[in-house]
Amino acid sequence: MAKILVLYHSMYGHIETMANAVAKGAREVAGAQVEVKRVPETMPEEAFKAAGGKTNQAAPIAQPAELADYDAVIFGTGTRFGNMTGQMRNFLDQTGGLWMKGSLVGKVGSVFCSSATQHGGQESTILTFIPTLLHHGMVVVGLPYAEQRQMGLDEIKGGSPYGASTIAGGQGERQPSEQELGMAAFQGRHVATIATKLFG
Ligand SMILES: Cc1cc2nc3c(=O)[nH]c(=O)nc-3n(C[C@H](O)[C@H](O)[C@H](O)COP(=O)(O)O)c2cc1C
Repeated sequence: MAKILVLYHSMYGHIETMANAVAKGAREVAGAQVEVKRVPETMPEEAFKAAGGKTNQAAPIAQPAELADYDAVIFGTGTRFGNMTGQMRNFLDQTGGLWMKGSLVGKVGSVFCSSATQHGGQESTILTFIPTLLHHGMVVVGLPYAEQRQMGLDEIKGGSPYGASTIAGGQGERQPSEQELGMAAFQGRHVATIATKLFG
């Protein structure tokens, strides 16, 4: 039984929706045990609410030490100036103890993301996330072109070989499209397939 964690930070709910799609895909793989959790919000509550942050997110809050309990972790984050969110960074910066013990060495890591604009840094967010996974000794898995929806020019959409992504719009007005959710599910399935091969 491969244990898989979908761990996300979402301010306005786009990544929350993507995380559930990733988990749905992962659950399709026999032998995969999948949980969805989120990292703690670090913004002061009032500022979060004033900025329109989504307070009703069902996923439980994860603690950094928990990562050691999983065989694969699929991380989801919004883009902040072309990088992961501070909330996700803050969580990862508390994994030094795990790094010291090599607790994540050989586990599978993968990343999906969201940005407001089409070219606002989806690829840079995932690519700048990956060094943290490599420092931990994780085996990085992306979104192969076997998921052919990333090739199509039929709609403006996220998705790259680095990972699934969605375009939220300048005011967060766009929700993940069917194709983006399909790519997210593919990534979940892909990671779960590899994790079950590695960890049974
Ligand atoms: C401080 C800040 C910086 C941001 N930087 C970017 C950016 O560099 N590029 C971009 O396209 N969107 C940027 N955004 C928009 C977020 O990426 C977007 O709100 C998020 O992906 C939506 O996902 P969520 O609903 O899961 O929070 C930024 C948002 C904030 C609050």
